[in-house]
Amino acid sequence: MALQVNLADFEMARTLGCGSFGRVKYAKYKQDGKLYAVKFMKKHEIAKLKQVDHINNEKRLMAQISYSFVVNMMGYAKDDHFVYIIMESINGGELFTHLRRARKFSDGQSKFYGLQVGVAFASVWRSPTATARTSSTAT
Ligand SMILES: Nc1ncnc2c1ncn2[C@@H]1O[C@H](COP(=O)(O)OP(=O)(O)OP(=O)(O)O)[C@@H](O)[C@H]1O
Repeated sequence: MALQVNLADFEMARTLGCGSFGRVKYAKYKQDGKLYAVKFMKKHEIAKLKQVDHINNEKRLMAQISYSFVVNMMGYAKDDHFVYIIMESINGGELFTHLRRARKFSDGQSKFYGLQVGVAFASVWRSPTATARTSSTAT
């Protein structure tokens, strides 16, 4: 289960990418020297776009899931301006970027990625708390 962490325990490094509410940075956890990805999400942008429930659900779901084909969350934090999600750093890039580059996946690639996505969803649905939350928000 992911825990509330102290952001001062992380040494922020380069930006890995940008999302809808802010950026994702590479960061070193000072206690064990491991590298993580820290997602910064601006609270005022979340509120402006009426995504408060969505972000709370993202955080709760990530905190409950621990599985090989899912980006695992290590912890979270918040301050007056941002909500932070600290997760394992995955360096392969987004699936959509690979698809756009390839234009079309081969049958083998489609099966490979499709199976991973299917198995990841199955792991979420096996988690009783995660299922209750996704069911109640899937309207
Ligand atoms: N765990 C990670 N490891 C490495 N890079 C990541 C990780 N998470 C995100 N990134 C990088 O940061 C970029 C933005 O990610 P983010 O999840 O914020 O984007 P998003 O899909 O717009 O999500 P949202 O709409 O929830 O903000 C990604 O495209 C990727 O390049």
